[in-house]
Amino acid sequence: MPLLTRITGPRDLDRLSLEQLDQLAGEIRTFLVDAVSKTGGHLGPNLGVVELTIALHRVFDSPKDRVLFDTGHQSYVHKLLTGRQDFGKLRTRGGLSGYPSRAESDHDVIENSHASTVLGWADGLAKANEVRGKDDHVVAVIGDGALTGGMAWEALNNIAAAKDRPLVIVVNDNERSYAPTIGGLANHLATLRTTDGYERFLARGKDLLERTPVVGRPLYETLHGAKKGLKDFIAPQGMFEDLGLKYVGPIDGHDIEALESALARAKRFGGPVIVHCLTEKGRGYKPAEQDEADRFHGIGPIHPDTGLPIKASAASWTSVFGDEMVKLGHDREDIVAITAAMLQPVGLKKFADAFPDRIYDVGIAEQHAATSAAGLATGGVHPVFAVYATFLNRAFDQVLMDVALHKCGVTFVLDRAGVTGDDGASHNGMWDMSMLQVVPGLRLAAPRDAEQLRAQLREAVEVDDAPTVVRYSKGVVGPAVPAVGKVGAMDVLRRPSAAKPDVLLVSVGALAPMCLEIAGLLDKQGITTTVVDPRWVKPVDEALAPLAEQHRVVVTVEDNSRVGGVGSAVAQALRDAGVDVPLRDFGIPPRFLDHASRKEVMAEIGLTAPDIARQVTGLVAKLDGRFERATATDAVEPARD
Ligand SMILES: Cc1ncc(C[n+]2csc(CCOP(=O)(O)OP(=O)(O)O)c2C)c(N)n1
Ligand SMILES: CC(=O)[C@@H](O)[C@H](O)COP(=O)(O)O
Ligand SMILES: [Mg+2]
Repeated sequence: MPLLTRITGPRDLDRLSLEQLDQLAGEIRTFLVDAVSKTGGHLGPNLGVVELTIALHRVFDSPKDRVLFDTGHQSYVHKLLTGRQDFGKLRTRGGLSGYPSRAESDHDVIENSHASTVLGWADGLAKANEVRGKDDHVVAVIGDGALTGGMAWEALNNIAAAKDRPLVIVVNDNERSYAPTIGGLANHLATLRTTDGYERFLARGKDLLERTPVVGRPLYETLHGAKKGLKDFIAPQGMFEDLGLKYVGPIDGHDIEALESALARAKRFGGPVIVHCLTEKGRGYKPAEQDEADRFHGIGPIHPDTGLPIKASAASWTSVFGDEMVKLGHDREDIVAITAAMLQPVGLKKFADAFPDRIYDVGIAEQHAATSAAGLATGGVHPVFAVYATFLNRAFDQVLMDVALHKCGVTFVLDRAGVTGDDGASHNGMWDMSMLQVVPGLRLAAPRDAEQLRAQLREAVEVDDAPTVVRYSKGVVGPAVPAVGKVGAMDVLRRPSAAKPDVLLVSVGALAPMCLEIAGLLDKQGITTTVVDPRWVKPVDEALAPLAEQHRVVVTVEDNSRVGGVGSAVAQALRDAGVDVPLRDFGIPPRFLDHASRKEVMAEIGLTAPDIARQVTGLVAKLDGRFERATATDAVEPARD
C-alpha cells in the first residue's frame, strides 16, 4: 500500500494527483477487504464511501471542520485517513471501535450508532459556530436509509429555516439500508438520480469543452451563465429545493474529481446545501456487489476470495423466532409483522416470503413502527414488531402513550437484548427491561431457550388488550433447559437439596445455564439453592414472594441494566408483600460499555458464574456471621432470679 501507508492525516491527501487519489482508493478497498474479512464488520457500507471520504477530507479541514457520519458504521475510511490504520483488533477489546470514537481521535464526533441523528448534531454544531462567530464548516454524511428516520426530518425542518447558516449535507445514496431502502423518499431520490441533472449536464459541457475548446468554451460559459433557468428546465424542483435547501447533484459518488467540485461549491455556498451522491454499497468487491441480500452490510469473518463465512451459522435466537413466525402466520391470518429496515437481521424474511401482504418495512422509523402497530391492532389485526432491543429505546413514548394507553394488543420482539459487545455502547440491549417496567399493563417475557421462545411468543400473540414483549440475546440460541417443576407460573429449574434452602436464585431469560452453574458452585460451598425462571418477568409472579420467604436470601440475575430491571421489580414486589428477605440483584452496571466481545464484556462487568457465586457466598457467610454475632453479643441475657 505505497500510498495509504503515507497518509498519516487528511492534509497528506493534498499532495496527491487525481491519478494517485484513484490509486489510493484502490489501495483502501484492498485494505478493507483484507482487514474486515478477518475481523468482521461493516464491509459493504465502507466499500461504498471510499472516494466520498477521500473527497470530503480533501475539501474540508477536519477536525477544524467537523465531518460527521450518521450511524457511524461507514467510518472505516475516515479512520484510515485520520491516522488509524491498525484494524487488526477492530471491534474487540483494545482495538479500534467499529464506529467513531472520541477517545480514538479528535476527528470523531458522534459515537452513537443509532441511525438518523447526524442532522440533529450538525444543526447544533452549525448554530454553535454561528453563536461563537466561527467560520468552521459542518459536513454531515447521511445514508438514504438513515434519511427515512423521523429525526432526520425534524432536523431538516430546522436547517431549511436558516438560509444563511452554512451546513453541508451529503446524502450517501446507495439505494439500500440493509435491503433496498423503502418509501416515498427512496422513490423521490430515485427520481433525482435518474433526472439528467444540471450537474451532469454541466459535466457533459465540461467534457465538450475539453474535447473541442473552440466551440466548447463559449457553450460551457453560456450553460454556466444561464444556470438558474437551465437548472429548472433540466432538473425539476426536487423536494429538497421545495423545502428551501439548495440541492447539488446527483453526483457520481465514485468520481473524486466530480465529488471535490461539488463539495467545494457546497462549501462556498454559505447556507444549508444538500450534495446528493450516488454510491454503490460493496463497490469493488464482487461477492458484495453480487449479494442481493444486503451487499455485505455487516459481516462476520469471511474467506476474502469467495466472501463465504468462515463459521457456519448455528441455530440462532433469530432463526427460531423467524421459523415460529411462519407457523404463526399460517395458524392465524390476523398476524402481521413489522420491521424497521431490518427484515433479514430480525429474522422476518421467511415470513415476508410466505405472507408478502402481511409484512411492513417502515424504514428506519421505530417510532412510526410502534404507533402504526397501535393502529393495526385497533384495526383488528395483531402486529408483531421485531426490532433490536436498543433501537426500541427511541420508541418508548409510542409504546407507552399509543400502544399501552390504548390497551393495544401489539407484540414487540426484541432481538439482540442484553450485552451484544462488539458494536459498542449504543448497541447493547441493556435498557429494555428497565424502560418497559414503567409501562402500565405491558407484559414482558424473557425466554431461556428455543422451546420457551416459541411458547412465549405464542402466549404473547394471544394477548389482545395490552402490549407484550419477548426479548432474547444475540447469536446462537443456548442449550435446552428443562423445568423440573412449577411454582405459580414460574418454572423451577433446580430444586434445593435442603428443606430450608439458603438461596432463591431468580434466573432471567438466556442466563439460565449460567444460573444453574452458579447453583452448582454454591453447592460446593455448602450453600443450597433453588433456581426459578419466571418466564414472564413483568408483572412479577405472585408466587415469588411466598417462595422467597422459604429462603434466606434472594438473588436475581439478568442481562439488563441493574437499575430498574427485574431485580428492582422483584425487590419491590417483596417489599409490597411484606417479605423481609435480603435480595442481591446482579445485572449490567448503569454505564456505557466499551466495545469488546460479549464474553469480554460479561467478564469485565462480573456477570459470570464464578463472580456471582463468589459474591453470593460472601453474602451468605455475612448472614451466618451476622446471625452468630446476634447470638453472641446482641442477644438479651435472661433476667437472673
Ligand atoms: C435507530 C436505528 N435503527 C436501526 C439501525 C440498524 N442499522 C444500522 S445501519 C442501517 C442501514 C443504514 O442505511 P443507510 O443509512 O442507507 O447507510 P448505508 O449502510 O447504506 O451506508 C440500519 C437499519 C440503527 N443503527 N439505528
Ligand atoms: C450498524 C448497525 O446498527 C447494525 O448494522 C449492527 O451492526 C447490527 O449488528 P448485528 O446484526 O451483527 O447484531
Ligand atoms: Mg444506504
